[in-house]
Amino acid sequence: MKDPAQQPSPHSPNMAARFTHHPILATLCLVSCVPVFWFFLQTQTNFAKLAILGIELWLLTIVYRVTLHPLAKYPGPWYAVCAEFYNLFSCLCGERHLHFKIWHDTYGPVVRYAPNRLSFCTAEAVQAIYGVRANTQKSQVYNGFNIPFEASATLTCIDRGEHAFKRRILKQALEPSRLGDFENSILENTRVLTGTVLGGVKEENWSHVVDLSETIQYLFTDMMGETIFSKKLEVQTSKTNRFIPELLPTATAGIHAAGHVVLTLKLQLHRFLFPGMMRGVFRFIDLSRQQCIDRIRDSATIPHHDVFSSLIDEKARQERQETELKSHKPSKKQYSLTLKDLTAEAGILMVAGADTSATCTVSTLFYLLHYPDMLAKVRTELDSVFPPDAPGGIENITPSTVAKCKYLYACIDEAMRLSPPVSGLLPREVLPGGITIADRWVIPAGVDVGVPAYAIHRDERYWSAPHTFMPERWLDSSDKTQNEKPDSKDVFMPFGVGRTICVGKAIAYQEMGVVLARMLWAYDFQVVSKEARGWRKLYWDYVSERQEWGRTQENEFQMLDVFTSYHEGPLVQLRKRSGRDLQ
Ligand code: HEM
Repeated sequence: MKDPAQQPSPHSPNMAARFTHHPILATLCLVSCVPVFWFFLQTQTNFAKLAILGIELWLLTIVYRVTLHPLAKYPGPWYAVCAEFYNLFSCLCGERHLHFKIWHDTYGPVVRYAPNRLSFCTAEAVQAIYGVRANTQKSQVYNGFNIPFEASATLTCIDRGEHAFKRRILKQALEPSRLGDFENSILENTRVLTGTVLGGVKEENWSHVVDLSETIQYLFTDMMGETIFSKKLEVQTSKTNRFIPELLPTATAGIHAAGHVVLTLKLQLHRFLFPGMMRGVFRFIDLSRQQCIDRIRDSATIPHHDVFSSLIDEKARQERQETELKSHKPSKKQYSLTLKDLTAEAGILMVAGADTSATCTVSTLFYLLHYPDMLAKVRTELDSVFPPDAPGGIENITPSTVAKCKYLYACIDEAMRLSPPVSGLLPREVLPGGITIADRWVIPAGVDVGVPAYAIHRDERYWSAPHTFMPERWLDSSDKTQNEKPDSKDVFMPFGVGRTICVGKAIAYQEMGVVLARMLWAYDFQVVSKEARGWRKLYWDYVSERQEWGRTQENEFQMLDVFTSYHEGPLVQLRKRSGRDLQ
């Protein structure tokens, strides 16, 4: 990557100065108007005249973006700078996290990746853009989620006041002191995995082939259903609700992409442009709404400890307050919690909670299976904390006991560094007054900015051996064996940063810890090689044939960036480890 000091400060003080930087393009632009104007006069039909005007306007817009636009001086690929199309393509094709990495390697710490959007890959930018006091708000891109749901959830809420109101409710529901409430759902669903789904795995021989992505995704969908609205979705054992995890990646990628052209959504064009995908999205929204209605109806009989109980309590409190204060004017702005808000919250929480935790769990398993030395260390730790011959066997592994496994948690963090489940860029809109990054980049209001997690997690200015799986870097210095250069952990951002940092972080660590500890303690794994897989191809068998950066490394967990992540495999066979009591 280019040294930031070498990159010219691109903020131009005024329009005239910017104009002089692109005299040839600007002159071409003006000259191009002449023949177009001539054609315009010659053309007879109004339709043709309109088309010519449209084309000219489009050309002028492109030239403006490349020459006079306030971001014209920032480097970036020309095809992405001219129009939003490439950005859309990038969101839909799943390579977006790799694009950011390649662009930052090519252009330096700031890249203009769309006409009005900048990506920064520096530690200063993390704080300036996402920090608690940053003069930014979530970008209009999040409307891609809000428009189909007709309401916003905490994760997608743009207005800062409303976001703070919604976040406060979820924080109460998921705060560390309430984690005990979720223990049962974590343990019960993990028992279904080891007792039923993998029940046939024996000590004597290798099992049938298991796709870890699919298996773990089903498990976390079940866990989230219970955690959010005490609903047993039974995705692990029945096909009825499997469409939920199956349609999430396409739906999320689609609505994320559509968020970059919000006008398409406002004009309801998405229904015609992506009919198949939108059918899936609306099916998912209907399901979320039904879950909410059922949950509200059954609230008297459901024990009061899922995430929805906090939302329902707040809704009831608001309704009470509304009746009491009918004649009074509210002193400050009130935010409501309607059925649409609850539906959006339910739907987005499924994506936010299930998809992300599943990705991280599978990637941790992937890296451990490809780094045998680290796998041996985790096993040694697990066997010392949970001796195989201790009475209770696998049942000794619980959310509170697994917290002792420091090395296991270091592996989880390291997997999230190499393969962050939200690997692209979380866009923020600069508010009036602008922001200044590193005393050097002055960004005006209205521009979308962000830091791409995958790119900064693999930046050699911040990490030693950035592409190597090295859990030791997360341990106290006394435990470090290989890592010498200190890593800059302040750019580690798999859960986001600042005001909008993930509220589910604590429960996510708890769930992932238990699932990984139980699986690694109970089973041996054998990765099914590409050759042995025969007809069964994973998608990265295809992409690796294209020999692109990031797709060729043997030991890299391959993901498609769909805002969250889509992945397949690894395909493995399992065998029960000797002397393990799984009952
Ligand atoms: C390994 C697991 C997880 C990862 C990597 C992760 C990642 C993230 C990231 C990057 C954000 C910031 C999004 C943004 O700013 O646009 C976020 C926000 C959020 N996450 Fe998570 N998440 C995980 C698990 C969970 C779980 C289990 C839940 C719920 C139970 C959850 C609920 C949320 C919510 C509600 C927000 C919005 C916070 C806000 O805007 O104030 N997440 N998460």
